[in-house]
Amino acid sequence: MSSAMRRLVGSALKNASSSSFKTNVMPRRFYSSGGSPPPRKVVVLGAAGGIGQPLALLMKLNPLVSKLALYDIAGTPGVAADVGHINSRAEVAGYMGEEQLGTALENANVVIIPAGVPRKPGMTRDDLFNINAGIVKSLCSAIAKYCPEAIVNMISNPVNSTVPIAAEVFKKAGTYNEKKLFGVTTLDVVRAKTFYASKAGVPVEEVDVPVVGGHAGVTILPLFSQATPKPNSVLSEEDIKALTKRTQDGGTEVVEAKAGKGSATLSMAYAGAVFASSVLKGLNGEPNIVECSYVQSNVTELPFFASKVRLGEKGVEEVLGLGFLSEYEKQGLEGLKSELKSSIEKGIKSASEN
Ligand SMILES: NC(=O)C1=CN([C@@H]2O[C@H](COP(=O)(O)OP(=O)(O)OC[C@H]3O[C@@H](n4cnc5c(N)ncnc54)[C@H](O)[C@@H]3O)[C@@H](O)[C@H]2O)C=CC1
Ligand SMILES: O=C([O-])CC(=O)C(=O)O
Repeated sequence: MSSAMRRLVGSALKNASSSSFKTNVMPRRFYSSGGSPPPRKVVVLGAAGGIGQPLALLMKLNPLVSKLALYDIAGTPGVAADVGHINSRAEVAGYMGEEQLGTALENANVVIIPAGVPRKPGMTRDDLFNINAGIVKSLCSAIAKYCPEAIVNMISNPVNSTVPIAAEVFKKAGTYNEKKLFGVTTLDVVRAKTFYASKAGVPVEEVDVPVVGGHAGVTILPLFSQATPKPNSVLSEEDIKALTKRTQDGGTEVVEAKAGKGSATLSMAYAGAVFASSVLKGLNGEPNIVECSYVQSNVTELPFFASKVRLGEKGVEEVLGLGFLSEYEKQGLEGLKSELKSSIEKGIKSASEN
């Protein structure tokens, strides 16, 4: 890849993060170690999958990554050899099968988990629970053993339950740190920005829209009343309802369009790379890095909730509040709580059963 192409992708990632898109990447003088960002190892679990492969590509292009470990139950040597030929900073290694999982995870700073089965048309994310809960449990047990200090970005669905499952596994292992566990909801933000920009007639690269709640159906609550820049002419209530519905159904729109061949992979890889990049910036001490994420939270009475989060050197620096909500959004918030609560409880119960 030419350096021009790398610059293009790098600047797309830089410009795209949800709330921090206006924050420039730190100049090299920011880093005390002679101008280079510190070494950071990123691990992708499920790296040979539909999300894993393009995510591996995007992480290989990220100059904040010095080591990239690609793990899957099969197929990772090929992905690692392929991605590893790109002339960017990260050293790439592929790991395959359970016996190599420990080595893949050792010394990790950030572990990204897109391992598990995707939806087919007619399924809900919760229909993936049984199989993906088992996968997430075993991977999180290995994280607790081999890299208990790492930050974990959970992509595997149903995120509303897999994050509480991960928390329980870490609690049992005595390694739980609520500042280091994130459910990746960035794709909801990416979609909300895209749909809003098109309806409001504003430049998409300037748009900021928080999305709160969770990551399934009505639990996805975009706060268009807080969207910036403001539209040229005020959006009607019907417009806001349609934008909200499209954001909530964004995953299903892709599942149906793929007609049995899986769910969002490319946009998810992009969203996962944007979020991981922000986590790395936070770890490196860059100020004012804010992303929406599903984390342990006191914002509502629910123990896990997605909202804006300030990222820092220890992971979550501050879980930010909801800010102003329109009447419609207040109703949406009340309406999502029972489903989110039961998804959280289902995750906790399942983790405590084994
Ligand atoms: N959080 C979000 O916004 C989104 C989440 N997803 C979820 O991401 C997950 C992955 O989706 P795709 O990549 O499309 O699926 P995929 O089937 O293409 O890839 C999944 C990969 O996980 C691997 N895998 C299975 N068990 C594993 C284990 N024990 N250890 C390591 N790897 C394992 C498989 O071998 C496969 O390569 C699904 O659960 C999907 O619902 C998808 C889109 C958006
Ligand atoms: O809809 C799905 O199953 C995958 C997903 O989470 C998304 O695309 O938001």
